[in-house]
Amino acid sequence: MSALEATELYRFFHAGDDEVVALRGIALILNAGEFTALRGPSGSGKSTLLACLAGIDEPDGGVVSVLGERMTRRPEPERDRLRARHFGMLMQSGNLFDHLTVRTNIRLQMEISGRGRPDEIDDLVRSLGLDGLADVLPAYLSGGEAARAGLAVALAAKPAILLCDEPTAEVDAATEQLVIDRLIESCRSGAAVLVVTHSPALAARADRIINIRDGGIVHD
Ligand SMILES: Nc1ncnc2c1ncn2[C@@H]1O[C@H](COP(=O)(O)OP(=O)(O)OP(=O)(O)O)[C@@H](O)[C@H]1O
Repeated sequence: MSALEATELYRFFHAGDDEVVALRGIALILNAGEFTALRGPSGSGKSTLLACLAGIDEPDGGVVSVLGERMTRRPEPERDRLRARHFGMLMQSGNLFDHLTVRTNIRLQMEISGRGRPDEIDDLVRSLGLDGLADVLPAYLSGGEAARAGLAVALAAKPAILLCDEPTAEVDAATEQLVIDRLIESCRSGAAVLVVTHSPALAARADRIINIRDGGIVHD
């Protein structure tokens, strides 16, 4: 079953007279239960694609539909509501509120989405190798720990669609396997998972690998 469908996505950015075509006609279907790795060189459009799929950014052309509902070209509050209901997101930054502990960040996500229970937080945090860090503020976390805490927030509401930008950057090999196992567990529970990654270990365990270059898919 398709969880997300994108048709012919285009996104242009302008800097003075220069135009950057960040996405040039990307069509994509993400299926429930499928673990997809998204690869591409720096500047190829990976983060822009994630932002457009999640309705954080609006594509200049094309349509994104989420579980049969159109996300594109709807007022921002409606897109926010769709995202809160269906998506878990790990972006490159800005995943945690700095003035809230990891536990409170996770609990807030549960409250916003109306799913997940506070008594699940300790297990979730442990499953990502963050034992003993539930009650600290983000400032006390290393880069890799902060990314995993952000992933805990993304996973908290058991989203139908999970989009992650480099979830295993800055971690050792053992922790990387822990994160990959947790992503696969989410897939096996029915989530459609799309992960931007440069990690061969992660790509090796994906059901599907999509390569993009210059804003277009070169291999799927
Ligand atoms: N807000 C913006 N304004 C202008 N140009 C932008 C903006 N966001 C992205 N771009 C440009 O769009 C292109 C795609 O950028 P994007 O960040 O999506 O690539 P990426 O593959 O995620 O790169 P990286 O791996 O380095 O994060 C790049 O040329 C980038 O400079």
